[in-house]
Amino acid sequence: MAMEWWSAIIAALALAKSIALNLVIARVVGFVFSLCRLHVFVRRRLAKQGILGPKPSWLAGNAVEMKRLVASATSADMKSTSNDISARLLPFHHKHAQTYGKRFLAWSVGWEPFVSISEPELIHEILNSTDFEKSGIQNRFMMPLFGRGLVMATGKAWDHQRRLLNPAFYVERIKGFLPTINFCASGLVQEWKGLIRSSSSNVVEVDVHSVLTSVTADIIARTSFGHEFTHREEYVRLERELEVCVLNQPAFCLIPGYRYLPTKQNRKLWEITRKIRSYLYELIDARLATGKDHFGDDILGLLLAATFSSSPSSTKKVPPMSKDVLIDDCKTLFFAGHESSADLVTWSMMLLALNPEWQARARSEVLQVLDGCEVLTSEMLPKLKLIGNILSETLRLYPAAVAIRRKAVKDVVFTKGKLVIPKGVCAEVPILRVHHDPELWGDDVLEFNPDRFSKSEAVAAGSYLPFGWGPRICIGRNFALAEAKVVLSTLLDNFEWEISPSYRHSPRAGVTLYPQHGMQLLLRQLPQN
Ligand code: HEM
Repeated sequence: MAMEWWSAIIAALALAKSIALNLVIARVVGFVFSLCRLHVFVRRRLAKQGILGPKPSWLAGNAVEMKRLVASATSADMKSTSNDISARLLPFHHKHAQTYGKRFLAWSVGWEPFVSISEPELIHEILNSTDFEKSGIQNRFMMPLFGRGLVMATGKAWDHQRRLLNPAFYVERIKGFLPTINFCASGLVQEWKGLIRSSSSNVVEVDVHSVLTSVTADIIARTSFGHEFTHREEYVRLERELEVCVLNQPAFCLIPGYRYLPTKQNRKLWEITRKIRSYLYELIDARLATGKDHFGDDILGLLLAATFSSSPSSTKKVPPMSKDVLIDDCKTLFFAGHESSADLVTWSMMLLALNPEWQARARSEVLQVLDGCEVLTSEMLPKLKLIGNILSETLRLYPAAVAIRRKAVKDVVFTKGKLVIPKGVCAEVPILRVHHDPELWGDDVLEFNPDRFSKSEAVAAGSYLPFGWGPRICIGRNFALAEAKVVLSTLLDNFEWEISPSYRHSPRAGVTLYPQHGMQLLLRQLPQN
């Protein structure tokens, strides 16, 4: 009897094994088949419209070539401090645009085709269209940084979060953040003056990128979570650690389910994420425990009021968001809100160091606007026109996002240019190439010339996109520009600077465009200070 049971169990196991094996084989065959169909279908449909591109491999697409070209282009520093960085940072585009023109087809991986488009009119349409959504492997890669926060959200979830977050970035709100920005900028000035005092000469070398990244992290942490956030320094440290972890993820983290495996790196990622979330939960619970309708004047306070307040307000018309999404949005704002701002001030300091006549002009505007006052007020900011143009020109030459992508949720027919992007294909906007295109900006495209922004007609729609465009334009752009104006002007008011001989010009595109080996400048305190 027992023998019969055993043979029945063994037979059942053998059957289960063969079913499982057949299922796996069927899945693999199905995947290969749909991959082949996708390649043939997409390539044929786009070729009919004159859109061609380099030959992809079925599984890896053009990923191997992209990786190889970037590795080779960035393997050494640039020979001079030139602004000609497009071929270095987007070498794949540089190479293939020469053969295939301003629209070409390529594949991030075998199942993700994208059409790279550098024509302003089409870009304008893509970024304004609701038929394209954020998605794709880049997003999946960045997931641990942003969770389901605004940067990653799509469809109704995005619309809901955007409406709740928008009021935190109204101009009136940003004015309220100025004292915090001034406080952090003054702290930086004191720190650098201290360094100069303790040096034997009146000059010190500082890696301004690393310091500015800490300062902008401090500003966003204070404006988002308030001055009383006792874990601020630890929080900033953890977020930076999380970024390093995410950037070092292996390519196979994109395989569904990989993130749940207890690998060494995944466990580290889980641990950091758990700590970050616990700090935010603690902060939120402490605010909620006050039991009031007013939860503070910082960004978190506003979001809590919109979510939990019992008093009627305009944002009450928007349904509240869950605590988990709220936490993801806090993480998102912190992360999106400091790296690119630090890069902006860093690159503008470099450009002013390389162009001392512009530095002198900028300083003279700051002194004139300050007119003896110690700090900038909200009324002074619009008067800093040249500083505004310097920041715009910096963002043109060194945009934080070198390229952005959207995926077509259905076949998208363009009114201009007679183009149809098939459903599931991404449209990619190589912002850096558009910003460096002489056909759009003239022969002096690579020169630092802030005056090009003094004429209002200088910028044609779709040719200047440092903050993206359309409904998903950067929510923090006014905040970032106010912050950069204050920090840069405060530094101009106190120091003059030049490039240090130890600086190595090596721009690199990670999550943002940053100087790979830091930005070493020689700082000198101005005589009147
Ligand atoms: C110089 C500074 C900044 C630059 C150059 C910049 C650039 C950008 C760009 C290009 C996008 C669009 C991405 C896309 O379309 O795929 C974006 C989106 C976003 N940015 Fe910024 N950003 C800056 C500062 C900030 C700040 C200070 C914050 C917050 C405090 C912020 C929060 C966001 C968020 C939440 C989004 C997603 C918006 C959405 O999808 O609705 N950014 N940013």
